[in-house]
Amino acid sequence: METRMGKMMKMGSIAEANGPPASPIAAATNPMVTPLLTDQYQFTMAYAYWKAGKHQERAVFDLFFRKNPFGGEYTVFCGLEECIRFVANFKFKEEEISYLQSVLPECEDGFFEYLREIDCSDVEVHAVPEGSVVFPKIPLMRIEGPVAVVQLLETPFVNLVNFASLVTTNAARHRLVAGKSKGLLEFGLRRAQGPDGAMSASKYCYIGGFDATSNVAAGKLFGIPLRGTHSHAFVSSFLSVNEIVGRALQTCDGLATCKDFVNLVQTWLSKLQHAVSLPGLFGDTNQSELAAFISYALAFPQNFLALVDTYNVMRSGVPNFCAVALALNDLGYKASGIRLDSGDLAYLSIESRNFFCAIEKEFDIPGFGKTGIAASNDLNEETLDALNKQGHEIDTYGIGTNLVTCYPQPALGCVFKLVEINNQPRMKLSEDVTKVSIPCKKKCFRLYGREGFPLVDIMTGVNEPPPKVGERILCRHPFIESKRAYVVPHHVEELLKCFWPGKSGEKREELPSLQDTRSRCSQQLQKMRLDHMRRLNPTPYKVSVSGKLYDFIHYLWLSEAPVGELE
Ligand SMILES: Nc1ncnc2c1ncn2[C@@H]1O[C@H](COP(=O)(O)OP(=O)(O)OP(=O)(O)O)[C@@H](O)[C@H]1O
Ligand SMILES: O=P(O)(O)OC[C@H]1O[C@H](OP(=O)(O)OP(=O)(O)O)[C@H](O)[C@@H]1O
Ligand SMILES: O=C(O)c1cccnc1
Ligand SMILES: [Mg+2]
Repeated sequence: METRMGKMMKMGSIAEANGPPASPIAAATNPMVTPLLTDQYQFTMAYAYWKAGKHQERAVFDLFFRKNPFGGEYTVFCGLEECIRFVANFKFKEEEISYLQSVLPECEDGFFEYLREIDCSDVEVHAVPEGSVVFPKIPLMRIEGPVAVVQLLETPFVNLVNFASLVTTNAARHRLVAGKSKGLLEFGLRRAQGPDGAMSASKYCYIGGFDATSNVAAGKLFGIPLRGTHSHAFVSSFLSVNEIVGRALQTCDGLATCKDFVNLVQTWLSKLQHAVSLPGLFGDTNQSELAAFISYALAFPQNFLALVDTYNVMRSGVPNFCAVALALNDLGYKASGIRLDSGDLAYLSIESRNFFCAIEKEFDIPGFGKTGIAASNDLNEETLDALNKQGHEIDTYGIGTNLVTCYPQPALGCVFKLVEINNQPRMKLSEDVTKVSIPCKKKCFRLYGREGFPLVDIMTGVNEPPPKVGERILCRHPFIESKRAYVVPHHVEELLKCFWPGKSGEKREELPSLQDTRSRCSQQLQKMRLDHMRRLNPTPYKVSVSGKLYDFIHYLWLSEAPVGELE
């Protein structure tokens, strides 16, 4: 008979055996995320720990990054849920053990027996909640447990956090420059780094502030809204309106039927050609394009949109779109809008808007001037910024390649460093001071100022008294002696929360829904002082350590660094 404990272990909630039940944790989204998805050296080290009888020693590792991406001064942390799903379900399958035996023939059988037994029931994971704004050097995750087990988690954890945080940050930066009122659609599936790159990008761009994706699989798996237009192939596949067989269209209220919608469109096109407010702007438009637009409208009368740049935007695409949109309007439908995918997007959007407004006025069609204008084609932060500076009439951006590949910076550079073993603080020294790790099992706090903005993040030893509201605390740069400041916080937020308690008995934080993580991200970004967020020369956010931790870092540094000998 299956025991209660057995059942709980299957649900990945071993840690709740003693505490209140928390909801079960699903398997990793990508089935390729298994205990073998790690670097070989994690296994060779695990074996050497085991051989030395050290494998059960209690180790604390920090996961952090050293520099914000994209030349900015902030990062959005993501990937936590996938890490927790991974630890909750961490167990070797027999076939995985067999494979390891085949590639590590020098390892004794006892080691594989040990691997068969392990799970993450004795591992503790504390982390900053997913979707939070974070800064260099601060541990995003603190992982504690038997050294051999935690070592095996290094590579998958870094992998799961790296791209997730990078692409969320990229999306957040695009949202910031586009502005709150613009629609942002993620179109990256075809250009992303493989299927996982694409699925992850769709999920994390949504968290970072995009409104929707074109990726249908991501829509289904994550519940992200789907959006899309049509392609040039659809437009160029039509030759003439004579191809259209079913020409009838019901009115929007369903009470009547227009028998020849094609004819209605052609009547409107001719009216537009003679409109006084559009003098000489266009002559004969491309009839194959018109056929494509009419066909799309017949298929989607409630949601008609058109890609208008296949032949000529202002002489064909926009007039053809307007003729179809006006015919739809006669039947009670409202067209969604156009997509521009080449040329000068600022200029073409303004010209298109002028065209729509002229029609609104001349034909007295309220709201026609506000018809949607979407733009795409190799957009990135810079082009959005340039468009803003020039002035434009774009309502929605479709962004693919540069967004999902994180073109300006392809990796975040997260690391996973040992900070304590058997209660002994450890640090990694480096000639390069930016690479020196901060030792000790630490707590981290965000201190807020009088105006409600975060002022500084501070790391302390776990046993130090936490910073208190209204109490002055010395915040020191971890390595540069002269950089320090007293802070009297108006609000103190502890950053690391318990997401996997192991055997500690601590309460486990629930994993939030995608929507909640997305809201958290937006709220966190809004809380930041604008000078940290600007694109050009942003102000670095201060990351500090307590006076006590500072002294300890420098004591340990001196005691670990060999004294040079000069001859
Ligand atoms: N007003 C603008 N200001 C700055 N950049 C723009 C503006 N309009 C378009 N762009 C960008 O300029 C680039 C134009 O690229 P490119 O010349 O390859 O495209 P195109 O010739 O317009 O179209 P196609 O993709 O059909 O070749 C794109 O990256 C686009 O996002
Ligand atoms: O440019 P991105 O930011 O990646 O956005 C997605 C692009 O994908 C589509 O066309 P595709 O690039 O396949 O063909 P095109 O170059 O002819 O537009 C679409 O028309 C966009 O241009
Ligand atoms: O729906 C679209 O317009 C779309 C989708 C993917 C790539 N480019 C455009
Ligand atoms: Mg393209």
